[in-house]
Amino acid sequence: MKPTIAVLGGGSIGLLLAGRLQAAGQSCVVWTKTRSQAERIRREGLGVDEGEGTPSQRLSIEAVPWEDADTFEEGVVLLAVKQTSLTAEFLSRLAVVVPPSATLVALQNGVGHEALLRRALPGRTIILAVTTEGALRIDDTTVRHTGRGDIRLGDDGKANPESLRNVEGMLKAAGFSVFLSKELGIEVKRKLLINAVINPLTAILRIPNGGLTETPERMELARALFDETFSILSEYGVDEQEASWDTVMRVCAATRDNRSSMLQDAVMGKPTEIDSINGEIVRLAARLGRDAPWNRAVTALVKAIH
Ligand SMILES: NC(=O)C1=CN([C@@H]2O[C@H](COP(=O)(O)OP(=O)(O)OC[C@H]3O[C@@H](n4cnc5c(N)ncnc54)[C@H](OP(=O)(O)O)[C@@H]3O)[C@@H](O)[C@H]2O)C=CC1
Ligand SMILES: CC(C)(CO)C(=O)C(=O)O
Repeated sequence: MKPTIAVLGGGSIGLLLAGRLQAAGQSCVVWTKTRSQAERIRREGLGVDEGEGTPSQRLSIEAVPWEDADTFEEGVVLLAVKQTSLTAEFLSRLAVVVPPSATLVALQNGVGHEALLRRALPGRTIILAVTTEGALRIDDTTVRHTGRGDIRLGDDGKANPESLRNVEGMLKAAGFSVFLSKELGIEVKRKLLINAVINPLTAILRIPNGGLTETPERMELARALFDETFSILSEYGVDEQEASWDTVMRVCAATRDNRSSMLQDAVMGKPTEIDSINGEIVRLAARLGRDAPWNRAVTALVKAIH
């Protein structure tokens, strides 16, 4: 059966989505960065460890190196690469592979990707998504689902309703909690608040998400970074300070064993998404004529790691 869903990026979130969708009987292809990863997935299958320690039965799934991906007429492309991968070269190839008949779903954390994608892919159906699922790639063919969350899809009137319903249905069938949101701009900022606290601190301290709540000193750091970030984002529509803090704490608990995506990058010596997360808070503060010293400091510290 010809795949109707392509997952671009065989990393933590990409392998989780691909594994769940394929297990639910939907025909998927994973577009990987390297030829060797595609070969291993084709040869060994894909294992999704749902947290009990033993990967599920290995799923047979199609995988192709991104450089060999064909134009994906009428398919759904789930974009699961980091913000840092959205280079000019990558975006121009994306514009060839994703024709106007296809739908692109963007799952990036942080801010910046929407403008880049809309500029590079005019006339395409682009659905913005925000997810609080936690995932950790164990190796090229295995992923661990480290935290249950949800996936919010932007119902902003720009995406055609049929494509939106199709994406909602296929993700629900794969067992995800999916919500449509008419206020995705605010959801993006709420998620930005969560990532602006958890990601840099876990990357600097080299601890899993749950570790942030384990000592009063870490909690104090998290609260100071949260308060500053909230006070900036409240000028851009994010409200309910204490409920937002509770949400950050809930995400730490729900993804207790996860290494945040920023910690994963820091450990592997890869560029992180810090500029699209805390760097963005510094820019939003500057637009208000304000400073954001905590965010400036964690941005500098995370950049200094690599
Ligand atoms: N992990 C998590 O729990 C969560 C992540 N997110 C967000 O989801 C997005 C993806 O994160 P995550 O899955 O953790 O990141 P990963 O780094 O684990 O995965 C990204 C994947 O994209 C691949 N890739 C990079 N560049 C290219 C390219 N040019 N062509 C094809 N593939 C490419 C990478 O390959 P290689 O490894 O070979 O470089 C990697 O396999 C990020 O924006 C992140 O913030 C959101 C919620 C939770
Ligand atoms: C939800 C969370 C914090 C899960 O680790 C995440 O978004 C990330 O790691 O980037």
